[in-house]
Amino acid sequence: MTDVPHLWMRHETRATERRAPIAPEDARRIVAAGIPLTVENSPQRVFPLSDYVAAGCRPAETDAWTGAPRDTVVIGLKELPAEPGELIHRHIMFGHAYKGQPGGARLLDRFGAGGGTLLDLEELTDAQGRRLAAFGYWAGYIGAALAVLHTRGRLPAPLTPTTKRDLDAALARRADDQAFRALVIGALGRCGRGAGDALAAAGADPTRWDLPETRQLDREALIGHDLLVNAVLSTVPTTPFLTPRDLDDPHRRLTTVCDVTCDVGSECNVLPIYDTVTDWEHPVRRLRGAPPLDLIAIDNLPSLLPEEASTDFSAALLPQLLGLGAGLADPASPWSRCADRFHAARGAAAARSTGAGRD
Ligand SMILES: NC(=O)c1ccc[n+]([C@@H]2O[C@H](COP(=O)([O-])OP(=O)(O)OC[C@H]3O[C@@H](n4cnc5c(N)ncnc54)[C@H](O)[C@@H]3O)[C@@H](O)[C@H]2O)c1
Repeated sequence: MTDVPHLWMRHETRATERRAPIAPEDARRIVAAGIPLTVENSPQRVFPLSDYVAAGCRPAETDAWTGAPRDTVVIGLKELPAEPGELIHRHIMFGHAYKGQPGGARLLDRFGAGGGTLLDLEELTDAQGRRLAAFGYWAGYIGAALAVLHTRGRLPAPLTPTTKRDLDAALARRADDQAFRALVIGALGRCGRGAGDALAAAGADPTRWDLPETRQLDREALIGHDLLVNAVLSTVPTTPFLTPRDLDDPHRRLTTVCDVTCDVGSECNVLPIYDTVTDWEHPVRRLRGAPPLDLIAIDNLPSLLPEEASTDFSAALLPQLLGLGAGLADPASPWSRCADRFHAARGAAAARSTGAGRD
């Protein structure tokens, strides 16, 4: 018989983060399976604490996880607060700590100092390496929707979280809306499918490209569209889809680019036409004047549809959470792969700092 861990869903530190990794209905299933689940009070979370309490969860104060028993598994989505410096628990979250991201080394050091473990949700994969829970579909949906609304001259700024119902109402084609040609690249992926569905909701029938269509890239065809949604997952350096020179091509029809991928600064970036992402406050940046070329590159898109994004993510994560106790004890499970990845990253970081001390 394996130990049943005590799960603890924490408040999200970032004030605009309204998503939750566990939705109330799934919390109910977790509790019914005999897994104790504590849920912190969190003023901005899209689901009220009372829904979790009604589902049988134990309520706790905001950030009380820091005082939880050492064997508690703390679950959240994004960054932890800066304190405590020593992390003693197992944390399920997106750590963004393994690819040299800013703050990544510090986070690993905090785990090293406290003896805790990062179980990174990005590393929670099946045996083929496919992510088991991801937010991609809704990222693509809202990204494409923003691009359409911008093209139609009715994108509000600053952006605020919304619901699919309200978004679809805004997307519905009006009598005076011009037709436009849209292209989704990475169309077969999670983000790409979401983008395709949003474009369909807007009354467009997008061109859909995935790996076969970009092998011999037809840039003329690409810039012959009015609107581009880039939704590829690129893990190796690839020939860019667009360069600054393409933006100056006199045949360019393209006026709106939504880069859902947001690989800015990475050597895998397929859209090296800009150097900083945009945000909710200023969602659009003009890259060229005549004809205009406007960029939307927001790296926290799913937070704009917090309820839909959380509900889908939670449903995908639920089976893994129900199997957490057994998974942590099974060296071949997704959870053990997450732990192995963490220990490898910690080992490499420790070796680097020892090496740095010697030089
Ligand atoms: N901006 C945001 O808020 C946000 C949110 C979630 C995900 N993302 C990012 O979006 C990207 C896509 O995520 P996903 O979950 O949809 O991935 P995914 O693996 O589900 O899909 C990626 C798709 O891209 C295709 N692809 C890869 N290289 C390509 C190429 N050179 N040409 C054409 N197609 C190519 C793949 O075949 C696949 O169909 C990732 O980089 C992810 O980090 C961004």
